Amino acid sequence: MARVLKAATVVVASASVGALFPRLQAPVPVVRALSTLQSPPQVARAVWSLGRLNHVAIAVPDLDKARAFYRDVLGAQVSEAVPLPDHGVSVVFVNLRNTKMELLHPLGSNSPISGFLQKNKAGGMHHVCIEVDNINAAVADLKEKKIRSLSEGTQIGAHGKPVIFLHPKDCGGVLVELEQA
Ligand SMILES: C[C@@H](C(=O)O)C(=O)SCCNC(=O)CCNC(=O)[C@H](O)C(C)(C)COP(=O)(O)OP(=O)(O)OC[C@H]1O[C@@H](n2cnc3c(N)ncnc32)[C@H](O)[C@@H]1OP(=O)(O)O
Repeated sequence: MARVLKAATVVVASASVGALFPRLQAPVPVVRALSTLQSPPQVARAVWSLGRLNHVAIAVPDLDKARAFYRDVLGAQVSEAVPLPDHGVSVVFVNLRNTKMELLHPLGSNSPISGFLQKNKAGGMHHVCIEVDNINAAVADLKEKKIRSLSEGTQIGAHGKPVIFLHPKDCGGVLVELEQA
């Protein structure tokens, strides 16, 4: 009888410990899974990473008309048109709460967006610009991954910071601009 009581006490005691410290009851595979999650990553750490969406750019056939649409119809805050001869475009910035839009129109005879507007006469989404924390590391890394850049190195973009464009054929059909945050 004394032996039966002692065994019952051990069972009750271990059940209470389990209730107080449920992790002590975790089966071995779960403990192993947790320790795997906590171990250091096996792949090399990236030396750069994507940040926020900086802007979405729209190529437009008529800059004044597009500016008036965003300002007067949609009620957005818009800039004056800014000529950027180094990029072959004139730009109107449309400020949104969480990002910007850029309305692009060709400037000069050799604009990089002329071909796009010839194919898309009504205009359309031209590129997305995503910030990166280390653009030089991004350029080197993407070159190694065989993603084509559209210039030898970075250029100074519309916001006075280094930028680089990646070929749309290597980015799922979307022209991607990376900008140093
Ligand atoms: C101020 C600055 C800033 O924000 O900081 C800016 O925005 S400057 C914004 C303007 N600057 C840039 O865009 C610089 C980078 N862009 C470029 O170098 C050029 O625009 C290219 C992307 C290479 C396209 O040049 P272009 O149209 O003359 O060449 P292409 O007709 O041979 O085009 C090659 C293929 O890419 C496609 N393609 C052309 N432009 C595209 C676009 N924006 N989005 C997606 N696909 C595009 C064409 O349809 C074609 O496909 P198929 O072969 O299937 O027909």
